[in-house]
Amino acid sequence: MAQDLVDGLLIKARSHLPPPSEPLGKLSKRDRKGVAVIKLKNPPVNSLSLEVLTEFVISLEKLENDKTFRGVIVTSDCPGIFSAGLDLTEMCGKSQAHYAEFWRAVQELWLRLYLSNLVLIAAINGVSPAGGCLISLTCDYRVLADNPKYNIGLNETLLGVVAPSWFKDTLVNTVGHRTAERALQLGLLFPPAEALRVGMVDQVVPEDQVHSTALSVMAQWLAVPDHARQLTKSLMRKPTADRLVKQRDADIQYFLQFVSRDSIQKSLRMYLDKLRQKKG
Ligand SMILES: CCCCCCCCCCCCC/C=C/C(=O)SCCNC(=O)CCNC(=O)[C@H](O)C(C)(C)COP(=O)(O)OP(=O)(O)OC[C@H]1O[C@@H](n2cnc3c(N)ncnc32)[C@H](O)[C@@H]1OP(=O)(O)O
Repeated sequence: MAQDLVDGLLIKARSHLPPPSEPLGKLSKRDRKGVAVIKLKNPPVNSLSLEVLTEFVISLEKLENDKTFRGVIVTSDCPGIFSAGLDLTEMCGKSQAHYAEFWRAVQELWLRLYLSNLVLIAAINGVSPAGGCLISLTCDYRVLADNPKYNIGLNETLLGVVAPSWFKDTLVNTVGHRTAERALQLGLLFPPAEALRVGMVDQVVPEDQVHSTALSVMAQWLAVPDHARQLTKSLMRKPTADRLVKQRDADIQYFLQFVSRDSIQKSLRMYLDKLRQKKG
C-alpha cells in the first residue's frame, strides 16, 4: 500500500535542471498520490551550493502550496553520500555580498524544512556530515542505511568553524543537551549503531530497505489528521525557529564577521586542500 504513495522530484544544481518548458514538478501526476521524493543530486558529493539551496527551497515551496501533498521523503541520488554539507567553496575567497546571500539561503532552507507542514522523512542513504546532517535533523523521522561508512553528525569544529546556535538547537532538540554538547565540541561523526543509540536517527535498516522503510513510516505519520499533527509540530518547533526569525540579519552579520576572518579562511582552505589531496 505504501508504494502507492510515492512519486519523484529531483533537486539538482541549476545547471543540470531541465529547461523552463519542462518544469520540475509534474504536479498533475503527483496530485493523486500525496507524497513526493526529493532526491538531492549535485555530484560528486551533494554539497549544498547556493544553487542547490535555492532549488531546494523552491521545490519545497511548490509542494507546500499544493495542498494535495502531505509528505516528502528526502534522500540522495549520489551513491554512498547523503550530502557533504554546505559547499565549502561558497564560504572561501568570496565577497561579503556573496557570503550574505549564501547564508540567507542556508537560513531559508532550514526555516522551510524545520517548520514544514508536510511530513518529512529522511531516507539517509549515505554519509551525512554537518549541513547534510542538519537537513536530516529538520525532518520528522530519520531512517539510516546500515553501512559503517555512513557517518552522521555536526563535525563543524573539526573544520575549525562553529555550528551556529540554530544548528545547535536542532541537535539539542533531537538528542538532548549533554549528548549534543559532547557531539558538537568534539565534532563527532556517528556510525549507524552509535547514531541510533544517541537518538541522532530513529531507525537503522539494511541499505536496500531504506526507501521501503521510509515509505512505511510515512504511512504511519500520514494516518494522523494533518491539522492536529501540524499544530503539534509547530508547538514543538516554533519557539526554536522564532529565535532565528527574530534575528536573521544579526545572524548573517555574525556569519560575515566570522567567515571573513583570516584564521577562518585559512582553516577552510586547509580543509578543502586536505580533501583534494586525499586522492593524490
Ligand atoms: C560567538 C559565536 C559565534 C558563532 C558564529 C557562527 C557563524 C557560522 C560559522 C560557519 C558555520 C559553517 C557551518 C558549516 C557547515 C557545513 O556543512 S561545512 C561542510 C562540512 N562537510 C564536511 O566536512 C564533509 C567534507 N567531505 C568529505 O568528508 C568527503 O568529501 C565525503 C563527503 C566523505 C565524500 O568522500 P569521497 O567520496 O571520497 O569524495 P572526495 O574525494 O572527498 O570529494 C570529492 C570532491 O568533492 C569535494 N568536496 C567534498 N566535500 C565538499 C564540501 N562540503 N564542499 C565543497 N566541496 C566538497 C572534494 O574537495 C572533492 O573535490 P575535487 O578534489 O576537486 O574533486
